[in-house]
Amino acid sequence: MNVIDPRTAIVLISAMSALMALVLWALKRSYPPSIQGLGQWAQALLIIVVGGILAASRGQLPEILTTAVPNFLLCWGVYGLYAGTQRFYGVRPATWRWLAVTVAVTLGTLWFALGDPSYTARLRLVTALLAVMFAVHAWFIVRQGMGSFSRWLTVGVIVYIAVIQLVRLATTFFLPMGDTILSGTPQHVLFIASFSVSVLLFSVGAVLMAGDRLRAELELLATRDSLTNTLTRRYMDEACAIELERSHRTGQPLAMLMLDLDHFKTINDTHGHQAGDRVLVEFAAKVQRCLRSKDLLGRFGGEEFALLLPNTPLDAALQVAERIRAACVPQGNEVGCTVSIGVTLSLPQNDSMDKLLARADAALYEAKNTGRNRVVAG
Ligand SMILES: Nc1nc2c(ncn2[C@@H]2O[C@H](COP(=O)(O)OP(=O)(O)OP(=O)(O)O)[C@@H](O)[C@H]2O)c(=O)[nH]1
Repeated sequence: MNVIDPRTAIVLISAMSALMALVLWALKRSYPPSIQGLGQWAQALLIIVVGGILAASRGQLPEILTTAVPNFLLCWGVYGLYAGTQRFYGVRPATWRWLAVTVAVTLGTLWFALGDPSYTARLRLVTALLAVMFAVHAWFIVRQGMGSFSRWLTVGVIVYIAVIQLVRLATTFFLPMGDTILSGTPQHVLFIASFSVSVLLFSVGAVLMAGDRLRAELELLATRDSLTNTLTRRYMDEACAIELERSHRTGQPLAMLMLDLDHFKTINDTHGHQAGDRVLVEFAAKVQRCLRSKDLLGRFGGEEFALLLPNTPLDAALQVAERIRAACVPQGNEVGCTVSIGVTLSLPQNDSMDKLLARADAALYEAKNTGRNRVVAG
């Protein structure tokens, strides 16, 4: 007895895929354009939907529309899911190569539909291609790096459906296949059920992956200055509070440096705002090259930066400041400006971020007033 009528099951999967396509499409419209792939995933699901509906219409439409065409659409839709994932990771899909393979397999199914009719041969061709596509897709995501639940879920689902294809392919050699997917044999029912669960879980995985990406982008926006890629003032405030607390607890010194480019306004006035931006980017890169990985560089205003050096005594902080100052002196015809730096150290007790900043600012003010391009401790 069949517990699932295959035709009904295919219509149900199609309806579910269409709904998931709608969800992905809605996300595409509401998420920033930097999150790619959502539109391709939605399109791919819709292609699978059309293929499913045509396959379920066997007997009511011309033979070719219910065999070769749905086979093509199913394979092309499954490829589209992979292309969407590639776009999501910023990789350009090799569409023409896969189109050629899919067309070749479709022509094969056409031959085994009209020339030398064999449902088993058609099934072998399509399942082999689908298994390869799913395997390549899963391997592609693994290569991008795992590390989040959404990726594990997505890869798990794709591997599962790839294995189902292989099982289905293997069964063609020792189980009766019937003469159509609608024949209701157990392996067809298993395939239809597995495919429907996989479409649902893949879509959930894709939605979660896009959500993870959005969260990462928002986090980056909140913590990184978009021009110089240094930390934001807000992040530095929080980091400074944590480092001060650690310094008071462990007794290890915390150094704070305030850095301000000298006569930066003249760069803008002489060479234009874009040249000024490039100077800021280059300055941040030069400073980063003088730092350890645990040091924190943040942009506090236009051409004013703050630097936190955990576990650093005054003489070492002055050496770092001097190294930065020397690295920033423009060479030859280089468009750039020197930097003035105020350095201060956390006090063993009762220090606060405001007091630390005030001392570093006062030292910077002195550096500016005594001729610029210098380091002053305060
Ligand atoms: N290109 C560029 N300019 C900026 C940016 N943010 C602020 N500025 C400019 O930086 C300049 C800062 O000028 P001032 O505060 O007079 O400082 P300065 O010319 O460096 O002079 P001193 O600090 O006294 O040596 C202003 O002209 C701002 O418009 C930015 O993101 N890009």
